[in-house]
Amino acid sequence: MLRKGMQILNDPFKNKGTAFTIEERKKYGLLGLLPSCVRTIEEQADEIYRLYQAKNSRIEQRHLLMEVFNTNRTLFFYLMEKHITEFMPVVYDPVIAEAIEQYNERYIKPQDAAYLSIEHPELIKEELIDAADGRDIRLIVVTDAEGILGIGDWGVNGVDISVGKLMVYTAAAGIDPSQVLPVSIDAGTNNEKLLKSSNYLGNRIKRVEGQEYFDFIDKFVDAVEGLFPKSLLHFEDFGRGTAARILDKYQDKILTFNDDIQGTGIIALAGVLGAMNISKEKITDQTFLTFGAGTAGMGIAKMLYDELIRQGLTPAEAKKHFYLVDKQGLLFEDTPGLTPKQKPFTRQRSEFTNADELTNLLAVVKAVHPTVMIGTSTQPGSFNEAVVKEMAAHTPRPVIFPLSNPTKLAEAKAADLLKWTDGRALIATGIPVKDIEYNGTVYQIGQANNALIYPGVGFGALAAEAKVLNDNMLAAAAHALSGLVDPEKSGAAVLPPVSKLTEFSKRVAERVAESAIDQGLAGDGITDAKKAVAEKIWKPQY
Ligand SMILES: NC(=O)c1ccc[n+]([C@@H]2O[C@H](COP(=O)([O-])OP(=O)(O)OC[C@H]3O[C@@H](n4cnc5c(N)ncnc54)[C@H](O)[C@@H]3O)[C@@H](O)[C@H]2O)c1
Ligand SMILES: O=C(O)C[C@H](O)C(=O)O
Ligand SMILES: [Mn+2]
Repeated sequence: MLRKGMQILNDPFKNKGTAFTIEERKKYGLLGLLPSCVRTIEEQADEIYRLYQAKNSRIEQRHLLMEVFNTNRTLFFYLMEKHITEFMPVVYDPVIAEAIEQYNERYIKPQDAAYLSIEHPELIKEELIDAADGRDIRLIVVTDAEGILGIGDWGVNGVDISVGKLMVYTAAAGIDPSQVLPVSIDAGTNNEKLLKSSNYLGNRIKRVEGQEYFDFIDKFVDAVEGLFPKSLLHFEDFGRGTAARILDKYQDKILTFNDDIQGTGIIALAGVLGAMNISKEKITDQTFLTFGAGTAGMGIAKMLYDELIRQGLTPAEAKKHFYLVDKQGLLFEDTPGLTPKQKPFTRQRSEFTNADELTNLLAVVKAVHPTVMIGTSTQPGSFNEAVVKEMAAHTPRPVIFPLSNPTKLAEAKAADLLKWTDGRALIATGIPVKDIEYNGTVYQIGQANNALIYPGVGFGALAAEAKVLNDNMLAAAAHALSGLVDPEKSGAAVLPPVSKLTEFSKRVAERVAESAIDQGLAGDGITDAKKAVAEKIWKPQY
C-alpha cells in the first residue's frame, strides 16, 4: 500500500503537485513530500509552457504534455484551455499518429485505460471494474485499432487514440476527466512490424475475425451496459468490415456513436453547408464525389444524402447526386467487392458511354463534373493538379475537402488547391492548416476533423441523458455550426476556427440536448437544454 500522501500524489484525478496548500499538505499527509514553495495553477502552467517551448520537436512536446496529463489532469486541461490551437495538433492529430507508431518503443505508463484481450472474454467485466477503480464512468472511447486514422492496424498501440479523443472531449466540451474511460480491445494485429517487434506489448497473434470477434464485442457492450448504464459508448478507428456492422446493431438500443462514420459525416456536412453560405449556392444543386468510399466516406455520403432529403428531395432524386470512387474506380451496381453501405449509392453503367474507362479519379471527374469532392482515401496527392483543374473548369466555387489523416496521407495541400483554382476553391482539411496568403487575400482554411464536432455531440447527449443518439440529433449538430463564420469576408473559412472550439462545442451540445428533449428521448425531468449542458461543464480549477 502506498503511503497516504503518495497515494494522492500518484492519483492524476486528485493531484495538484506544488499547488497543495500548507493546510492540504497537513490534511493529506503530504508534509515533507513536496518542496516548500506553494504555487498557483497559473504559475505551474507558466513553468510547463516554458518547458514546452524549449522542446525541439512536436513529439517531444507531446511527451511532456502527456507527462503532465499522467500526473495532474487539472493542470493539463488548464494548460490545454489556454493554448488550445497550439496544443490540439500536438496532443491529437497529426502528432498522435507518430505517438501511436512509437507507443511500444516509448511505453512508460498505461494512462488509466482499460486493456481487454480477445483471448479472455471471461475477464472483460473485471478488467473494466479494475480500470474504472470506482469512478462514475459516463463516457468510453473504445478502439480495436484496426484502422487508426489512415495509418492502418496498430494493435494495442492504438490505445493512444482512445486517450487522445477523450482529451479533446474534455478540452472542447468540458466532460469531467474523472468520468471517462479509454478502452483498448486487443484482438491481435495484422501489422507484421508489430508482430515481429521484440517490444510489442499486445497479443502477438493475427487479428481475430468473424464470429469470435463479434461475440467479444457483444460481451464488451453487455459489460459496459451493466457496469456503466448512464455512459455513452464511442467507437473509434475500427475496420471497414466491422465499424458499420457494430453501429447498425447497437445504435437503436444503447447510447452509442461511431465517430468515423457519424462524427466525420456531421463535420463534412457542416463544412459543405458553410461552403454554400459563401458561394450562395444550394446544397440540392451539388454533385458529390466521394473518393475513398470506406467507413468515413460512406458516413459522409449518408449525412449529405439525409440532408438532401430534409431539404425536399425524394430518395431517388437525392441518390442521383452521388458518385462513389474507390480502388475499383467509379462504383457501379455490378462492381465486385462492394460493401453493404456502398451498394445503395452505386451507378449504372448505362449512364455513361465510357463506363469501362471510369477506373481512375481523373476519368470520373471528367465524366461527372463534381461540384463537391471529398477525399477519405488515404491516398496522398490524389487530388492532383489535373484532377483539380478539370473539376474547377466546370464549377465557379469547387468545394474540395482532402480529409485523409495524418498530414502525410492528405489527398492535397490547401495551398496547392488555391493555386490550381485561382483562389476559387472552398477548402476544408482533416489536419490543421495555417492561414494562406494568395494573390493578396488571406485564406483561412477550415478543419473538417470530427474533433470539431464529436465533443459537443457526445456532451449534449450525456447532458440530456439521452437514451440513444439518432439522426435528428446528428443533423442538429451539423446545423449548429452555421452562422459562426462571416461568409462575406474574402478568404473566409467554411468552418469556424479551432480557437473557438470550446464556444461552439457548447452550442453543439445545447442543440443536441434540445433535439433529444424535443423527441422525448431525454432523461426524466430534463427539459431545459442550456441548463442541462451548463450544469455538467467541468472546469480545470483546483
Ligand atoms: N477528417 C476527419 O475527421 C476524418 C475522419 C475519419 C477518417 N478520416 C480519414 O479518412 C481516411 C479513411 O479512413 P476510413 O476510416 O474511412 O478508412 P477505410 O479503410 O474504412 O476507408 C478507406 C477507403 O479508401 C479506399 N481506397 C484505398 N485506396 C484507394 C485508392 N487508391 N483509390 C480510391 N480509394 C481507395 C479503401 O478501399 C477504403 O474503402 C483516413 O486517412 C482517415 O484518417 C478523416
Ligand atoms: O482522428 C482524427 O484526426 C480524425 C478521424 O477520426 C480519423 O480517423 O482520421
Ligand atoms: Mn478516427
